[in-house]
Amino acid sequence: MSYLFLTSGEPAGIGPDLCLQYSQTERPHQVVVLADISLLEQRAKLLQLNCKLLPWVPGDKATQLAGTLSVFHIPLRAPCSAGTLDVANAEYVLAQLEQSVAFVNSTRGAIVTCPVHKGILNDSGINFSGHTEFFADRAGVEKVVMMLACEKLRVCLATTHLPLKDVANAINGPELKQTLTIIHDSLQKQFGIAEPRLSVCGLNPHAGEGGHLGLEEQQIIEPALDELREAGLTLVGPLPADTAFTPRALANIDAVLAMYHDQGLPVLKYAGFGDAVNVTLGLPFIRTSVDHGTALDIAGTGSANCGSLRCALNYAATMSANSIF
Ligand SMILES: NC(=O)c1ccc[n+]([C@@H]2O[C@H](COP(=O)([O-])OP(=O)(O)OC[C@H]3O[C@@H](n4cnc5c(N)ncnc54)[C@H](O)[C@@H]3O)[C@@H](O)[C@H]2O)c1
Ligand SMILES: N[C@H](C(=O)O)[C@H](O)COP(=O)(O)O
Repeated sequence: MSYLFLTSGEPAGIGPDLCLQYSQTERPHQVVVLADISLLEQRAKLLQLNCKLLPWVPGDKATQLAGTLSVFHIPLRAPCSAGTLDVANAEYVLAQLEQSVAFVNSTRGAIVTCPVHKGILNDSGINFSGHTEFFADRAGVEKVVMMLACEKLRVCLATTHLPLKDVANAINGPELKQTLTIIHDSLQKQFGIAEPRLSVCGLNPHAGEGGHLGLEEQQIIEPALDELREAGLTLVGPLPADTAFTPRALANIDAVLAMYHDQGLPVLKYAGFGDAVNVTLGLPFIRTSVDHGTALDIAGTGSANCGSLRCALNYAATMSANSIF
């Protein structure tokens, strides 16, 4: 069995709470949490959770017993209180991510991430747009795709963490073709879908209304889809995004490609927040994550819902077992 390396993320957020909540039940996976052990001890006290924290070193079996957690200790850079960000701990957050990559490169395993706070990382001087971009960079992969999935729906993004004003300029034929090819290949190799059917949203209202509301559909998206259709991919679109997520439009569709973050993710989070998973497609290793952020407003209160973390861990384990790289 391989390991699931679980980064605990922003120490002031709900990541540490979720790791501790997860520790309360027996689990089918060998999970190793990357975190500061004393931070977890303090948070466990705050949450009134009993958890035996077991220092883990490479080669050890990770505990699967309720009330215990295997932890690879990474020291905090400054004391942390739940809900209060501190730039001094940005390096601590980054160290978890770097270490998780080192572990998946040296052992069999997958990475599962708890949320980080992009703002505080950037405030500290670290240029960080998201885990997706970070892992692509560390893996030396030019292109990856962010996919969020819940029971009803899979949504992929053509652009990820970009200001809205920059989105139109970032949509181009070569990258759209790469993105759709990655989605198609990943659904085949990692999700066992023999002939994936993908739908693609337009960028503009009404998919450009025949060119009267924008030309990106006619000039960029349609030609890219036509080329890929000739290569054998099954693609529907470009569809007006406002009706691309209706039950009828989604019938027989395996994944929807949205052109930008807030075109696709609000729909997915409406359909499945709390039980959805964020998967990075196109990496040479498996990486999944929760569907939510650091939730500083509820860190340390005990009200964080651990459902998405459970789904992310289960997804990573299933993908590890089934993937053909
Ligand atoms: N995977 C990630 O690393 C990730 C994902 C999304 C957002 N973020 C980051 O998180 C930070 C905060 O983002 P935000 O405020 O937009 O979104 P958020 O998801 O942190 O919070 C939105 C709302 O949902 C609630 N919420 C979130 N997760 C919850 C859970 N597990 N249980 C119960 N309630 C929950 C919060 O309390 C809040 O009211 C930002 O810096 C953002 O970049 C990180
Ligand atoms: N776009 C994601 C979301 O809204 O859930 C989130 O920011 C996390 O992205 P990364 O996995 O790239 O950090």
